[in-house]
Amino acid sequence: MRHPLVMGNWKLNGNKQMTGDLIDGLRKALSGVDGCDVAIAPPVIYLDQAKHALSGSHISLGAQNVDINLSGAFTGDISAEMLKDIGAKYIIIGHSERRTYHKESDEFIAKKFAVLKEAGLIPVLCIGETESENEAGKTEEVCARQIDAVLNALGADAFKDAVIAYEPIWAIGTGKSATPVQAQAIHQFIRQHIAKKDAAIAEQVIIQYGGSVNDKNAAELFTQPDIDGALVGGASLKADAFAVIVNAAAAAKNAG
Ligand SMILES: O=C[C@H](O)COP(=O)(O)O
Repeated sequence: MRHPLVMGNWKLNGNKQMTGDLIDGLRKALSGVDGCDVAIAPPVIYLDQAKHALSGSHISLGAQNVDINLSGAFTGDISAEMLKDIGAKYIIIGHSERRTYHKESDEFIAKKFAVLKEAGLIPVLCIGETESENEAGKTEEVCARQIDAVLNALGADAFKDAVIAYEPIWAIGTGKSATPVQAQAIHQFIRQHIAKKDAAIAEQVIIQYGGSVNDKNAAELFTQPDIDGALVGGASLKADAFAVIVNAAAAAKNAG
């Protein structure tokens, strides 16, 4: 059975003080949780501080991006080996904000997936459609294309121990989450799409939902069989709300 993963993506938020306070709050709120993996991805400049603050807890460290190069003249970039060195485990790639603002292509994101696997890190591959693609009935086509970029470049095996986050772009930061039924349908489609290449790999891959997950709607989302936790933005900046989401994922897992 798959273990859910709830991961907080802090995006471009926080400072030194907030990093310390939020991790303190999370450690207290999450000390007894069992049945759900938990990670946070602070801005890269706070990773070292976060690593020390998380020491001895079961909360893993994540990061929000990686470069495709390992070293050299690439000003401003951070390599997979550097993230590993600092203690990060889960690395978000392909987030719609990077696809949009940094013009990252499916193929470029597949290269990031490859460098992370090579370094022994866990890619959290974000996929999802825009509102107009959704309205045009293209959700499955878009998700299949984004997954195929990795499948075609690296094969189904690359998804062993990897994470996919289905994040409909219209649901991100809008307060308008996909319904549990809507999300389940796409999660099932994603799993079946990978199963066409390798059923065992598809069965074990973690598929998180992301997009306006909060302390009110999380429990119902997690009742769905193909929703394995969440990638959380706004609500991950409040220890109490994030803890409610983690507890909901653990409860759903322990009930199932
Ligand atoms: O990575 C997280 C997602 O973009 C969701 O963000 P949100 O929970 O603020 O909607």
